[in-house]
Amino acid sequence: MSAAPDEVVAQRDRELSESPAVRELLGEALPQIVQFAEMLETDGELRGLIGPRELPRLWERHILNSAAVVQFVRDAPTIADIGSGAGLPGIVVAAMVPSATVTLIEPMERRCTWLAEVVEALGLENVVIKRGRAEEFHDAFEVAAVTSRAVAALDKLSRLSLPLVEVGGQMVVLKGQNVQQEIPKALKVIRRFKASEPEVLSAEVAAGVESTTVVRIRR
Ligand SMILES: C[S@@+](CC[C@H](N)C(=O)[O-])C[C@H]1O[C@@H](n2cnc3c(N)ncnc32)[C@H](O)[C@@H]1O
Repeated sequence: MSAAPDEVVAQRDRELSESPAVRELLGEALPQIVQFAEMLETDGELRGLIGPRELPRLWERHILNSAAVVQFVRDAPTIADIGSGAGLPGIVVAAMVPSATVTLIEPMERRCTWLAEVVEALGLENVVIKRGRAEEFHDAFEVAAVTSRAVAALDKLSRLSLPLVEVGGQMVVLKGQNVQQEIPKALKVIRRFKASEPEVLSAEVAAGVESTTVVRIRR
């Protein structure tokens, strides 16, 4: 079966973004997240922060995929998103969890400049941007929850993330369905930190949106 043309996919994505279920999910963060999506579609694409082929699926594959992590970190007073890139999931998390201080850790200057512009445009008052690699901050601070998406395989990601997680906190990773294959190699690192066995969870986002695989490791 051939794939649906981009216009059909984009129309479906637009309808999804306007659906009552998604509006309810995003709640008061809706205007900020709509603005973020518009920035990604325009300036974000021009500046190479998101590929043009991703735009027809921006909501389902990126914005709502990012929103799937929120249910696990909603009560965390401090959150760090490592390898935020264009702001996924960090900006979505910051807009949806205004009670948390959200630290975005990103080594690339160009991406940090973009993140700062997004934070300013959306009026997000709970975001701190730190330029650098996650491992540079291992002795600098700890947070209740560390999030990430598309940064590294689970063994490396655990090495980068767990030192930033306070005892009693957790790391929550957005992953593909085949993450099970990454677990055996990651266990050695996870045990070194006396963290929990990884839980592979299917995170429901909203009606009509494909569920997302999330890996949670508690410290
Ligand atoms: C493939 S991008 C994913 C960006 C974003 N999380 C997303 O899902 O669209 C990976 C990002 O991780 C960043 N990165 C790579 N190594 C890192 C490290 N050691 N610590 C923090 N960020 C890192 C890169 O600069 C890049 O922005």
